[in-house]
Amino acid sequence: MILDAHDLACRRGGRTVFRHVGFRLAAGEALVVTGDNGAGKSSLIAVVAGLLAPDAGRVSLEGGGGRPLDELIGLVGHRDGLKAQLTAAENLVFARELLGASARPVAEALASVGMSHAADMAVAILSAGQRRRVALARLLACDRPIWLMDEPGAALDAASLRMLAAMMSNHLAAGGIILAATHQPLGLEGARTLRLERPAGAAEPDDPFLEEDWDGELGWPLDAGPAERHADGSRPRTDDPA
Ligand SMILES: Nc1ncnc2c1ncn2[C@@H]1O[C@H](COP(=O)(O)OP(=O)(O)OP(=O)(O)O)[C@@H](O)[C@H]1O
Repeated sequence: MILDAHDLACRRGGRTVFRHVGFRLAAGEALVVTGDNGAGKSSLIAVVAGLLAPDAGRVSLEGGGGRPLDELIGLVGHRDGLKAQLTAAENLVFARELLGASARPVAEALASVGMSHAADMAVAILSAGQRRRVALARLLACDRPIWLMDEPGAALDAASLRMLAAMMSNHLAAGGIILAATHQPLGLEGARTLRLERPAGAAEPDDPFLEEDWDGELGWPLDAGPAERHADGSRPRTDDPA
């Protein structure tokens, strides 16, 4: 199994975030992606996950035992993607039904991240770090050999970071593939690194989320798009007269 990303480019809000990004990861290999805020780490994860179309290039899979790439990917994004009203165990059961179950039972996956005690607790009442650990347990409980991890160490304490490093190493030793974006060292020995730099001449956008279709999750006004500008190019303030 080889995950091949070839000459990828990504544009968001009309601006180039990165271009000419490529890598090949074979079974047992990891790539750690670093870069400043806004360099495009999450965007690269989203492109490889198939959640964001690249502006150029392609992501493909060689091997994979007849399963398509999207059925091999397990994703831990910025947000945990857990269902708050379900318990930790129920979240893992749900994910296994949706994504395919690994050989590791739910209880064992939760135990691996030190969350056995929370198996029957609603995720809504867990702390940020505890939720992160449940999201990591979900990777263990599902049969997804390619792990895409966006800031996997976010909100984790020192002991949990060591647990994360061991979990990732074990996954690689078992023939998995990892693409991880991070600001903090992950303690992953032998992993390759890729540092994303903003392309020369590409300025940091001012308020980019107004430039793309916004899903309204934060309640941002959907009609505050690029068309809404004064003649001098400035944006209307919310207290401007209509
Ligand atoms: N929905 C969006 N619409 C327009 N531009 C976006 C959108 N999401 C991200 N961007 C822009 O894409 C660029 C890359 O963002 P991305 O989140 O990939 O960076 P990052 O390297 O993960 O940053 P961080 O380290 O802060 O998490 C940024 O300039 C950002 O403003």
